[in-house]
Amino acid sequence: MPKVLISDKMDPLAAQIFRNRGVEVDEITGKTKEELIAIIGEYDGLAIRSATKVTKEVLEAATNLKVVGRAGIGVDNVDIPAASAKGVVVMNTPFGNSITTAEHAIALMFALARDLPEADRSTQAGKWEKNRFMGVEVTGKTLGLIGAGNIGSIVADRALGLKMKVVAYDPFLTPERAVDMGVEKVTLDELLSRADFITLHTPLTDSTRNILSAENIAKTKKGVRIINCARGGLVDEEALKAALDSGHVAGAALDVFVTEPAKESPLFGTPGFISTPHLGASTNEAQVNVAIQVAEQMADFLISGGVTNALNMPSLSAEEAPKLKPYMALAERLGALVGQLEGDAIKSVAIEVEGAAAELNQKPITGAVLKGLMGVYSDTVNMVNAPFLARERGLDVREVRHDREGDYHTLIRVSVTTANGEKSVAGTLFANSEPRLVEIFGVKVEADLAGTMLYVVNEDAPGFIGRLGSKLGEAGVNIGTFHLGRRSAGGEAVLLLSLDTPAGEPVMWDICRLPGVKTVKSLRF
Ligand SMILES: NC(=O)c1ccc[n+]([C@@H]2O[C@H](COP(=O)([O-])OP(=O)(O)OC[C@H]3O[C@@H](n4cnc5c(N)ncnc54)[C@H](O)[C@@H]3O)[C@@H](O)[C@H]2O)c1
Ligand SMILES: O=C(O)[C@H](O)COP(=O)(O)O
Repeated sequence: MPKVLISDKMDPLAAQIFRNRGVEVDEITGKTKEELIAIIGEYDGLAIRSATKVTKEVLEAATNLKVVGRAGIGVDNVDIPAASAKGVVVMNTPFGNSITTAEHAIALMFALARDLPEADRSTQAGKWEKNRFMGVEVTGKTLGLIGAGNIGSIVADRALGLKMKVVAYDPFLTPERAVDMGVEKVTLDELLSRADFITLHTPLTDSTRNILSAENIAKTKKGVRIINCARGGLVDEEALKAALDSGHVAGAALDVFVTEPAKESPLFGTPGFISTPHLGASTNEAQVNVAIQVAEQMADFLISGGVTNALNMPSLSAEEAPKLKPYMALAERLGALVGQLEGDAIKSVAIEVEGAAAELNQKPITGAVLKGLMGVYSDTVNMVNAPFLARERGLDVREVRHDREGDYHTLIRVSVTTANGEKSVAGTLFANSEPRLVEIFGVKVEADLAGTMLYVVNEDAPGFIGRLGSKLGEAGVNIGTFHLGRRSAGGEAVLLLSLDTPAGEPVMWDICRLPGVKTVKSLRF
């Protein structure tokens, strides 16, 4: 039974779903890094929010870990490259808390417009300072949206409902989508100069870090109000403090900070500054949504191999998984075949699908080819780390989907380029389920790729097969199946033999020395 650790506070529904799905679950929150490292080896899955830091060190200790599930959106607390290298799937729940977070941004916008926290403090202190608090209306004002993805677009929708004008800066926002959203797509500079309120909704990346830097804050309209419910680090906190102190920025509301928990900050106590402790996703509704989603996704993966919302692996629905299974077996064997035959010489790989295979989700097929190919170098390769390892090796990977119908009802072709040119192998499924090699380096054969095999290329000549059989027989190696293909009578022939036991070094050398032999290679599937 797979075992999952829930290491951050999560709605109890998550644990209940895991148990109902046959997954053992422990809920242990508030552990230090060292404490987590001490126990993580026991678990197949780790369910987290933003508090648990899934670092390289934690992953190194996670000897059984297969999946990290983030009940929420941001995964900046997970070292994804390290997880990918270890073959651990990282998934999140990209939509479960978007409405809640958008509502928090709107709530903070109103709080800024009317200085609500300060008015509340003053009133409860018995001051009744009616003349001190003069707010601004949001109606007719311009909201500048930095990042127009899931949350940004909900914020835009709500702001339009409040009769605001919305301008958006997002390099990935298409003009058509901007029209659908009812926003005006602008450059960052234009947004900075026009917005009365600016709200940030991007991930923290190299291109967004300090997107509101001192220089960019200086380009904003005097009296602008800034809201950040996305990630700490998007706004330069010191520059913001200076701009609030000078009065250039009239107000700023941060839900997220560079360092969290933010127990102290130069911004604390600054007039016009409002803060919440990373509460963007904290509503009952959002927490129920993300808890249910993360537990269902992780249970699907651990139980049936279904992949949803993974950040380092292509999606594979529970319905697709059984259909793709024989194709992935075929793809992996073709990858393993070219990997074993061409190895380090491979510079690029193309994966082509045609017939019934072209109707399927191609990403898992590509992943399986790479798993087979990269598995030649390491025993720990899986679908998650294979593409990562291939990239690390500088392998160029190309996917091609053909509409044409070929000789087979379904076909996967794997072509590799080496310094000697391009070579390819191809396979099909017999009875829609049994993987068969049908072509190897231009020669037609029909072979099952399984167990221990011997690959021999020789000049086609009478008596060769007998001599080869004798050599193996003399060494006590039994032949299970025998497959022959040749370019032309008397031309180059390819033999693929399945062996009951591997042929040892001495017999391999004997075979190499047989007249007409060009290549001999032992293969393992
Ligand atoms: N405060 C919270 O509790 C809370 C809750 C949920 C999400 N978040 C955070 O909110 C952020 C947005 O979440 P989302 O679900 O909308 O993500 P999303 O991926 O749907 O949208 C992000 C948008 O940012 C855009 N973007 C990327 N680089 C950009 C750049 N350089 N300039 C401008 N735009 C850029 C992308 O094109 C995308 O449209 C994430 O960082 C997430 O972690 C915070
Ligand atoms: O990215 C997210 O989903 C938010 O930052 C929420 O984080 P939390 O689950 O720790 O509240």
